[in-house]
Amino acid sequence: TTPRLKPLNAVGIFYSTTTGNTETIAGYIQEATGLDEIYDIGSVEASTFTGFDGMICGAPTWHTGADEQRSGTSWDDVLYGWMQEADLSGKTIAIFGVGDQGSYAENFCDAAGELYDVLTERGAKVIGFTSTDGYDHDDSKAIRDGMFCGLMCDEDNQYDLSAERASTWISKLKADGMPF
Ligand SMILES: Cc1cc2nc3c(=O)[nH]c(=O)nc-3n(C[C@H](O)[C@H](O)[C@H](O)COP(=O)(O)O)c2cc1C
Repeated sequence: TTPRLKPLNAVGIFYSTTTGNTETIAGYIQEATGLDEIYDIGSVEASTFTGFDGMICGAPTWHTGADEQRSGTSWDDVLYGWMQEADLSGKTIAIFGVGDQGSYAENFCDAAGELYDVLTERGAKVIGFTSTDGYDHDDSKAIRDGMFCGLMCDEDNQYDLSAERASTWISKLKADGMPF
């Protein structure tokens, strides 16, 4: 029998972080998917990003209440830099946010909503919406039609739930057509 060549990953995981929490969640997602690598969005070229058919994109929120550049990480430069030229039509994207619903209850994971807005504007289809049940926040710019626009994690208050939330979410992405 001819050995089967391992196909290149069709899905890439991209994140940014300031204190490591979003990298932790990216690691849970990597574990649940078995993908080879996680990419710091600040260290990749546009062609690396757009070379995938599916992207899983994660950001923390640091700029509380900001309209634009809510993350406070390299996503801010990317979203208003090379991403503005990127053609994401035909791409399937899933978003994860990391925030603190206790201390920032009015702005929980706001940056995830900004990723949603910019990436859909570029033509991407975003999948992987989740219920807001099980969270205790007052408001979030990551809510669309009553649901979170992706997976939201809270390493400050609910770190013990994150690994399972990530693996449940990945199963849902598989069912919903992420091209793993
Ligand atoms: C000054 C400051 C502002 C923050 N603003 C928000 C916020 O607006 N919304 C939110 O959900 N979390 C906010 N956070 C919490 C961080 O997003 C959270 O700790 C996150 O896990 C950090 O991720 P990172 O370690 O990947 O950078 C803030 C934290 C600090 C210290």
